[in-house]
Amino acid sequence: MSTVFVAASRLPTPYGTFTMHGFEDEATGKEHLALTMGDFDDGAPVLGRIHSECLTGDALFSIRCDCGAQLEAAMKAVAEEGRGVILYLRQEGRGIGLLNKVRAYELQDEGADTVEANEKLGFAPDLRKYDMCDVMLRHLGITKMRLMTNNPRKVDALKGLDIDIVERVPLQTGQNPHNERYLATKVVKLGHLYNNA
Ligand SMILES: Nc1nc2c(ncn2[C@@H]2O[C@H](COP(=O)(O)OP(=O)(O)OP(=O)(O)O)[C@@H](O)[C@H]2O)c(=O)[nH]1
Ligand SMILES: [Zn+2]
Repeated sequence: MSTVFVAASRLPTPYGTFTMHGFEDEATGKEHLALTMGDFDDGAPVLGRIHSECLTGDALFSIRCDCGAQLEAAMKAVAEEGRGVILYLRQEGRGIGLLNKVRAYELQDEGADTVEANEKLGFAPDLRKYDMCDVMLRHLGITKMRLMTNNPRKVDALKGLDIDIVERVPLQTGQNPHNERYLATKVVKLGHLYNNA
């Protein structure tokens, strides 16, 4: 496994103070983060989110997707429990990278949906990997999670890594007219569970 722990620090946020753990994937050069609150010594399932980078949604307040709202809701949920983890994985644009996501958005402005846009650019609809989570969660002492996600393929990918997902916690937030088609495409083409669909 090529992901290694590098350093940890405090990270005060409007929702509370997390500990930020930095990891490096030596094979890809990607720098991933884990934010934690509380301790995990008792082995009880940990409320958590595995969030893929979305610079536009997470940092630029874009409401073209639901990522920023999901990240904020997950951080608040962890802070409310006083215990939990957010893995922030640097796989922008479902793994195609930031500028390819801008290309995909351009195609979507011309009528394609998110999956068609990826395909027109020569990419599979979702190129993300979750194997780095194994090292990151193990380093943090987490083996059981209550995972905040609407994506059953994410749950399956983690189960394949020997992480016990004891519960899927829906994370439905941030709907607006600009992301209506995006959310509908996730349900119809990518198998996301939304409004019990
Ligand atoms: N290629 C591509 N990536 C996108 C697009 N919109 C958002 N993303 C990326 O999609 C990733 C988030 O994936 P989603 O499919 O929204 O959600 P998920 O992580 O699979 O599932 P949840 O846990 O329910 O949020 C982030 O990396 C975003 O940058 C798009 O139109 N095209
Ligand atoms: Zn997004």
